[in-house]
Amino acid sequence: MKSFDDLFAELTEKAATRPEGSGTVQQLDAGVHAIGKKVVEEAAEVWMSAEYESDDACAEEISQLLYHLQVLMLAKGLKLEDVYKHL
Ligand SMILES: N=c1c2ncn([C@@H]3O[C@H](COP(=O)(O)OP(=O)(O)OP(=O)(O)O)[C@@H](O)[C@H]3O)c2ncn1[C@@H]1O[C@H](COP(=O)(O)O)[C@@H](O)[C@H]1O
Repeated sequence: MKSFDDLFAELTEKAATRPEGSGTVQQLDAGVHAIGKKVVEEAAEVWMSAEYESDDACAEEISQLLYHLQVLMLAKGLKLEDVYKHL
């Protein structure tokens, strides 16, 4: 099972090697404004799912929000430590 840190390592590698067909590369090319909109959209989906859907559906929405937050971190050049130091 993939952890938050595993996913960040995978996305960091994708950003560096830019493999064809990577949605992450596509999003990074779209820029911070577009990625930020996805973060807000996914956050809203987490909220709605928490109120009206199953726990598993909610967990899936949360995973998507975490993914988009990581893409935003990469677009900004932020490392895990930059975030973790505030936890
Ligand atoms: N974990 C994720 C992940 N979570 C969410 N998403 C993206 O976020 C979208 C969110 O889904 P929605 O249900 O909101 O669908 P949607 O609004 O119709 O999506 P779009 O039309 O905006 O793409 C998905 O379609 C994916 O494009 C993800 N894309 C990739 N990953 C993982 O990231 C890694 C790298 O992926 P690639 O860069 O695509 O190789 C792989 O391990 C993937 O499993």
